[in-house]
Amino acid sequence: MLQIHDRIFEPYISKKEISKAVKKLAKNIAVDYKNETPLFLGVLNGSFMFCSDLLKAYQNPCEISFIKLASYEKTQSTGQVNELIGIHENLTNRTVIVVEDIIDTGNTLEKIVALLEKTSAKTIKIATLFLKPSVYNKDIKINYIGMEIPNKFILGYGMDYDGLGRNLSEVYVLKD
Ligand SMILES: O=P(O)(O)OC[C@H]1O[C@H](OP(=O)(O)OP(=O)(O)O)[C@H](O)[C@@H]1O
Ligand SMILES: Nc1nc2[nH]cnc2c(=O)[nH]1
Repeated sequence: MLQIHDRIFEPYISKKEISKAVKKLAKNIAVDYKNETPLFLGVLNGSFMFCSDLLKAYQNPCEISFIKLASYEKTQSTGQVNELIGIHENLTNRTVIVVEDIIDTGNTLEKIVALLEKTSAKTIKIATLFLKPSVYNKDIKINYIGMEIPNKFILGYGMDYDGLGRNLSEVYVLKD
């Protein structure tokens, strides 16, 4: 059990399970892009730990950059997504792989894809470590999924509850 602010969380996904999912994703992406140098675009803050492990497991040439949006306050989506750090790379003819720690409603993803569609990127692909399929309600195809999870609030491995918990190397779930 773990108390973060006013809430109790319990262990949910172990380091071992996370590592297995991350390595599998890296391998699958590497097979698909063995003849090019994709640009991984990490979505801050949540994806920093996943990006780091994904890129360490990715054995082929690649580049990395980050974008920062914000939509969550405490455990509820505010429904609004604000751009804090935009895209500054020249994406002309590049394959861009958006790297998310979690896709929930898809509001963040929708905003990022809309930004990328305004560039001259050749291909836009989406990789996420976690997906909540029962909540995700957008038409954007998610190309690489580490794990599907139920509609529960999780934290750790980059994900926070009101600023805390990102440094945990395992994933915890909010206790009912
Ligand atoms: O699919 P959605 O409902 O949009 O939720 C997913 C987003 O929520 C989290 O980010 P958050 O906005 O909390 O910012 P953070 O990465 O800085 O924690 C997460 O990292 C995703 O980017
Ligand atoms: N920490 C955290 N952030 C999220 N953003 C969207 N869903 C979640 C979640 O389950 N946990």
